[in-house]
Amino acid sequence: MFKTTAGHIARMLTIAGSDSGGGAGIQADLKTAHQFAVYGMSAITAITAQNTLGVQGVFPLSPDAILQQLRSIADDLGFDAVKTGMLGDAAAIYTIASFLTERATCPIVVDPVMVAKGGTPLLDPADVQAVIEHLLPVATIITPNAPEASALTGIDVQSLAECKAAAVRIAEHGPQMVVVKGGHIATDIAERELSVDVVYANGRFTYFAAPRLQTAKTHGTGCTFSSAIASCLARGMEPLAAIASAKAFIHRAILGARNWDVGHGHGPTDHSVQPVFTANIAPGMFYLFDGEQWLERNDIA
Ligand SMILES: Nc1ncnc2c1ncn2[C@@H]1O[C@H](COP(=O)(O)OP(=O)(O)O)[C@@H](O)[C@H]1O
Ligand SMILES: Cc1ncc(COP(=O)(O)O)c(N)n1
Repeated sequence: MFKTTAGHIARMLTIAGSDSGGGAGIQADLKTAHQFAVYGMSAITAITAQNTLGVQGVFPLSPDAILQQLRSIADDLGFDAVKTGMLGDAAAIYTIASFLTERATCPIVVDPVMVAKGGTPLLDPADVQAVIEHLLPVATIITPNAPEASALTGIDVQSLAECKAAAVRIAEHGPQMVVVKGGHIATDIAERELSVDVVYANGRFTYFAAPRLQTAKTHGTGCTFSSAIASCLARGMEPLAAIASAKAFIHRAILGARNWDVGHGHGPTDHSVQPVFTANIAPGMFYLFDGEQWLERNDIA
C-alpha cells in the first residue's frame, strides 16, 4: 500500500540509464520504489544492451530528450525525492544539474555511476570533472563506491581509513552527506568480514555494517541502495534512518537472490524482500545489521 498523508502519495524520480537485464538502472530503481510503497517515475538518460555477463551496447539520449522527460514529470506529477544514476556525458550532467537547481526543492541522492560490475565504463573518466563541478553541489546525499570515491578524490580507497578521508574530501564540494559504500573493500572487524558503509556529515562519521555475503550476485546493488535511500527520503524519513533502511534492504536483497538462476554472470538481487524501517539512528555511532534489526555496536568499531 502506498503511504499517504492526507491524500499525498510519496513520489520518487529516478534519472538513470535503462538496464535491459532488469537488475540495475531504472529497472532496479522502480522495483525498489515500489517495494517501499513509493510511486516511482523515470527520466531515461541512456539505453544499455546489458545482461549479467556485461554491457554489450550503450545508446545515450540527447540532453534535450532527457530535459523533455524531466519537464513532463515536473510540470504535472512532481516528486518528493530524486535519485540520479548513470547519466551519460558532461553535457547530460550539466543539463540535469541545471534542471535540478531550477526545479527541485526536495532531497537529491546522487549515485555517481562510473563503471558497471563487469568492468564496462558507463562514464568517460574525462567527464568526472563535470560530476564534481555540477552534480556534487546539488546533491543532498552522494553514494560513491570505493573506485568512484577514488576517481572523485584521487585517494586510493582500499580501507576504512581511506573511505573516511575520501568522504571528507568529497563533502568539500557541497553534498550535505557522503556515503562511501564498502561493497568493494574487505573490512575485517573483530574477526568478522563485514561490508561497512561510512557516512560523513556535519564533521561526524556514522557506520552501517552488515556481514559480507559471499556471492557474485551483486548486479545493481548500488542502484538499489541509492533508490532505497531516495524512496525513504520521499516518505519523509531522516537521512540516517533512510540510509539504515536502504542498507538493510540491499543486504536482504543480496541474500534473497543467492540461489537464483537468473543469468550466468553477476546476477541481480531480489527486490521483493521486505524493507526494514528503523527510527533510532544517532550520528557518530557504529551500527551492525543482523538480518532483522540494527544493533548499536560501538564496542567492535
Ligand atoms: N557482498 C556483499 N555483502 C553484503 N553487502 C554488500 C556486498 N556487496 C555490496 N554490498 C552492499 O551493497 C551496497 C552497494 O555497495 P557497492 O557494491 O559498493 O556499490 P556499487 O554497486 O555502486 O559498486 C552497499 O550498501 C554495500 O555495503
Ligand atoms: C544502466 C545501468 N546503471 C547503473 C549500473 C551500475 O550497476 P551497479 O548498481 O551494480 O553499480 C549498470 N550496470 N547499468
